[in-house]
Amino acid sequence: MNVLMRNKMTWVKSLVESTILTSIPSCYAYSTHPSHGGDATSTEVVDKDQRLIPTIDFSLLISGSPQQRSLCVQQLGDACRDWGFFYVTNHGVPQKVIQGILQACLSFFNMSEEDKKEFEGTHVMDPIRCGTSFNSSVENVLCWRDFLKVSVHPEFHFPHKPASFSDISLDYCKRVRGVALELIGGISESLGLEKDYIKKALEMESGLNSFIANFYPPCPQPKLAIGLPPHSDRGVLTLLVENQGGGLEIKHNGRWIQPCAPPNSFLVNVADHLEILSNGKYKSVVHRVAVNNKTTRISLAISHGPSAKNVIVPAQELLLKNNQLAAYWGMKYEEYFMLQQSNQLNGKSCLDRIRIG
Ligand SMILES: O=C(O)CCC(=O)C(=O)O
Ligand SMILES: [Fe+2]
Repeated sequence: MNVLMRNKMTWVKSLVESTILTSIPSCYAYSTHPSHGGDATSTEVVDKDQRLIPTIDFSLLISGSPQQRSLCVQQLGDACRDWGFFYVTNHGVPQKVIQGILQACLSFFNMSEEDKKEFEGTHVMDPIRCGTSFNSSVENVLCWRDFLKVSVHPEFHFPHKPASFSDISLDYCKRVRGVALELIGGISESLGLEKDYIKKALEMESGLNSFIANFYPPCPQPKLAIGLPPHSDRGVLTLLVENQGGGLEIKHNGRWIQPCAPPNSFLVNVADHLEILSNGKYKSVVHRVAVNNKTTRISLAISHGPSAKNVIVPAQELLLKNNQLAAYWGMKYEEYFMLQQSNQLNGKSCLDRIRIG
């Protein structure tokens, strides 16, 4: 891509709204780009497996009988080991709070480019950033996606526009963090560790949480473009909601599967630092986002991670118990974060850098 285009990167939303598009500009033609092969937009999707994606009933984890709780912990462990992806129902976050935050995100993206400019940021580690694609300064092909990315923990940052966006988000982020920490407690137990083990080992009390709103407008040639290319997430767990189903695809046993979330659920995925801590027992799931030619999809992911200075290594207790050697080198979370944000999204390429052997 030439320098001029890099400097004047248009939001996909503006591109779609500025003219009647019948084809996509070549800088978005992902599937035909030689560096990406077929995997990014290959369309083989296995329908029947959708129903097998595990569902965790959160209410049993926090207020079930001891037997129900231990069954739930076991289901969590199985879901992390076999899928790296699961739905969470009965999580206690009211549907109107979720609808409220999705609506607020839409209002943010609907602001003028001039209003959004204030929040663009200049560096990948800025606490508030918005823009288009993933990292257009290094990408060969752009993603059909606009985004807002905000650091919401340990310090809460947020755009002050539109009015009340920040208040709505603070409430939402606190509630989701509560759910995430309970799930992480259950996952810790499923590994045979104390409930607080992961929380303490990764210093999650001061953990970095990122709020990521994704905006995928209709695309006239959806088979050629990609919303987000295949990648795994940094952090321990990502909790995601969306305004409509269809788009997200997860890789399971070598095939792409479209999740079909039950109503009012969170879509949760194992991220890289849970893979590291569990020494590969729980693998971060590779996922991608397809686009469509009819509707705008908005998704909202909150990534829950270790503290910035924490050096994440496989849990010593697990290595001893299972008589294993560490399969990953330690790396400070902020360095990993920076590594991921400064490159193109490309499968598990960040994790591969610290894999041993
Ligand atoms: O839009 C989605 O469904 C997924 C978004 C995602 O993978 C991310 O923000 O890391
Ligand atoms: Fe992701």
